[in-house]
Amino acid sequence: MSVPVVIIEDDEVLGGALVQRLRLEGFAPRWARTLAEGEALLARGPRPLCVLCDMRLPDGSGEALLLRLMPSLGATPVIAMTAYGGVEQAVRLVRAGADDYLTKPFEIEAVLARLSALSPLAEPPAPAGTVGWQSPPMRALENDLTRLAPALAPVLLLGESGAGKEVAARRLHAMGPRAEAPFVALNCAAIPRDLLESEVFGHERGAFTGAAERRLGAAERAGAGTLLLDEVAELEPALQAKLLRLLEDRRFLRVGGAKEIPLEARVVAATNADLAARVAEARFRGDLYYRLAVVELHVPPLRERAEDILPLARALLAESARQAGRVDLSLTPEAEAALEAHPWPGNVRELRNRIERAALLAPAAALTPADLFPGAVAAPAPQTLAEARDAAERAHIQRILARCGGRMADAARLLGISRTTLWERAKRLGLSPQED
Ligand SMILES: Nc1ncnc2c1ncn2[C@@H]1O[C@H](COP(=O)(O)OP(=O)(O)OP(=O)(O)O)[C@@H](O)[C@H]1O
Repeated sequence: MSVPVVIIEDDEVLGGALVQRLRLEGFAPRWARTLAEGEALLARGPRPLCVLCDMRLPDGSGEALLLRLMPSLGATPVIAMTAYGGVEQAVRLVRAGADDYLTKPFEIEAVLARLSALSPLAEPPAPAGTVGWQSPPMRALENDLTRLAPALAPVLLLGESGAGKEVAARRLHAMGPRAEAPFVALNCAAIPRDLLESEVFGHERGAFTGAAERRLGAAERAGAGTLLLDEVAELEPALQAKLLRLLEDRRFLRVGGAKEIPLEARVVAATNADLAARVAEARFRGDLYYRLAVVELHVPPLRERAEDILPLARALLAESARQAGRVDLSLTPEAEAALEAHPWPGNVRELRNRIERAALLAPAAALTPADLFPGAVAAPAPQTLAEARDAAERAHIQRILARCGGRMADAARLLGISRTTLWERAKRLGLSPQED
């Protein structure tokens, strides 16, 4: 399956070369030449594996775009492409939330190395526990899920992006009789249209060009478990019709197949769109909506569940601290107040993102508001170029080490240096590298 990557770059030569090469490597590059185009691409979805963003574009600065989009980009990594000598800008960008940067001119191999380093970083599966579900609306949701867990009826989960719809679906799964069976989540917006049918239903060998082997789809892989159809509002009409048939008959055919296969899984759908309004506008089939929405549950946005913010923040910090190898991290009272005051447009995903970044980049163990909301405070005290370069290097090495679970040999390979050089560099920068 091709993974989408968004490129925001006005240079025709570099943009064209990136598109060509990424396509060859099996990605699905989507190219915007201006900030406005980039913003529109990202708003339309599907959510990309990564955003590659030039910093100087005809209609403004990529840095401003990143700062604006970061909350809604959630865990989607961003790689900034900066002009030669832009180290200070790179430091600012990493502080502001970019995951990495490339200084032009760079080799396309460097992009590919970054992409392969980023892939395992894809958002971890949502937990099925209920940390941060103490607020009244979340306790009500937990009650509803408990009552519904034994049933087979579809459930439609509504709520803003990042609010925890997948977490709720996993909770429903974990509490019911199908807990031991698979939980399979399919993001309907992230899969290219022409592949979606085979992703859901599977395909037989030779069903279409490229179908070299039989492949089971999500409906079959879910077995007697749960099939979560995320971002279900994005399904195109033809697939809406097929999904309706699946729910009505509880049987399906693999693409190119002749044998009917029974659907054993429970179907749960999730969307951040107003599905009823889409039905009214004739953009979503009414009959499918009523099938999916036998039970409709709302996952409230984080700003409506203020009691949950700190318990979530502490749990996410403990997890990020472990991953970053900085187990002494804590939140200052000012940081806690800032977390409680923030409106959280990107919901729990934004919280996770801010905490993960702070855990990697914060200079001291007690996190301050500036560590969590770098864009919101005055620019950091001026640094010399050498200090700026060291800070960027330190942050980058920490990130890569965290990604590699602290394994020096793997990190050195991704960084393109020898293990010894990495060891020495990490020591010089005040990190405490562990022997593999
Ligand atoms: N209670 C929680 N405890 C820990 N992490 C959580 C919790 N709720 C949400 N998250 C994290 O927040 C992120 C977003 O959650 P989730 O994917 O469930 O949201 P969503 O509403 O399905 O988002 P989208 O509509 O964008 O798919 C995930 O990284 C998830 O792990």
